[in-house]
Amino acid sequence: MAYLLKGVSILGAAPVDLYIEKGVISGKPVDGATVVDATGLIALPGLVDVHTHLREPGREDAETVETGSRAAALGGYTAVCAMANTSPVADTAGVVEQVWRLGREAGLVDVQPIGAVTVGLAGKQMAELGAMATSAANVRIFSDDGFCVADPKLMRRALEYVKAFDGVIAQHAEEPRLTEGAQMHEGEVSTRLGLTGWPAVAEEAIIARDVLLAEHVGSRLHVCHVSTAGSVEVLRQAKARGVRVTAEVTPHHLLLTDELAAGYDPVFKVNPPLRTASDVAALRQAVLDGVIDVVATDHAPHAVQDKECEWSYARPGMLGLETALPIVLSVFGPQWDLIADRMSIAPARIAGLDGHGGDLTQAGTPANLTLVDPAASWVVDPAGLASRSRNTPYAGMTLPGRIVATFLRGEATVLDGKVAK
Ligand SMILES: NC(=O)N[C@@H](CC(=O)O)C(=O)O
Ligand SMILES: [Zn+2]
Ligand SMILES: [Zn+2]
Repeated sequence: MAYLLKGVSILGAAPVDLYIEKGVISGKPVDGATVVDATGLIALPGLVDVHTHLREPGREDAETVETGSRAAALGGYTAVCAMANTSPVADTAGVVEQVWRLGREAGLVDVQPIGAVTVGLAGKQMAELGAMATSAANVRIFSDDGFCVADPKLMRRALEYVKAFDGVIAQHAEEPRLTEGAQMHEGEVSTRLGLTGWPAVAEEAIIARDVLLAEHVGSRLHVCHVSTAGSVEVLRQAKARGVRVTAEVTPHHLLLTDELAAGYDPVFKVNPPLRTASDVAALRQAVLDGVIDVVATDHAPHAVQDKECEWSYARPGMLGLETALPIVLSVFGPQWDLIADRMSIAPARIAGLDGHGGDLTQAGTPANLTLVDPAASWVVDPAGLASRSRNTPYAGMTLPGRIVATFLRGEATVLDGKVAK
């Protein structure tokens, strides 16, 4: 199907008529194109999430590739990288190909599987990284996310191994010996609440070690969900030295603080934990500076019984796909070039997803894009989300920015704010 996005503003520029045909941006008008009134709408390259938990296989009660894909498309995403902490773990060619195939069948976003670094995420033995890389899933990012690759020798070997095919190790930076029993950020609030703390240094120590390892080996390191001001400083120095390191921050770490734990509502329990207001300020500045390359959701759906229980028993993690862009918009305002870079262009580059994060002003660019109404606001209703889970920390909040439409290779996956297929 051909489309005419009438009066659309590409990244905030003057309105134009944008034609889409045969999966790409057309350089000229197309007869018979379906007209989408895009007056007042901003076109962004389709968002790319380098950190999504889709829970399939194994926890289809919390999310499936299909429901997660719907949430992603509604959030403006055209590609998501699916984390490996499924059950069974995505540590073989068979499992990553299964996830990849389920993504193709759902057909709403490109689902790019991430492979585990170690067998069963156990941190003992390297998984078959090569077999996953050469599989149909074409895995380039490897991560034990949920767990840290804590053994420095194993981390070194993994970094060396992926160098051959320009892969990247995405590290969940958490020194496990420093976070035993941890429930929230270690600081004033944890002391007041009597909850065991997760100190900032548990993250910073691993990032410092890993940038040195990546430098030594000359490989690519990606740091997941950076959450502290100290981590930003370690990354800033490493980047200044030319270390091949990239980093992500989540929308929730850009907005929320550890004070929210005071109500003991486990919807605010997450790894790494919500930190302090000064950490939030440093993370925002790092996104502006480019020390942090991308905003990634760490979309972590959890079933009701795993979240609506006592704080200490609740699983960590929160939903992100359907609220990421509105949160980023509320934090940074309409800085569309910044938003496009941190949420589409840079993540597509890190994940090696050609065809995503393209230049919408160029004829021939694959038509992976999303249309946002920056003037519309909406109230987050957990029951109204497409995710199978309900654990959003933004329930009841009024957020700016509505995703009106999303296109994947020229086909509408979302129209009028609803899934189009
Ligand atoms: N972020 C979380 O708190 N939880 C994630 C795992 C992770 O990202 O470490 C999950 O899989 O639920
Ligand atoms: Zn993690
Ligand atoms: Zn995660």
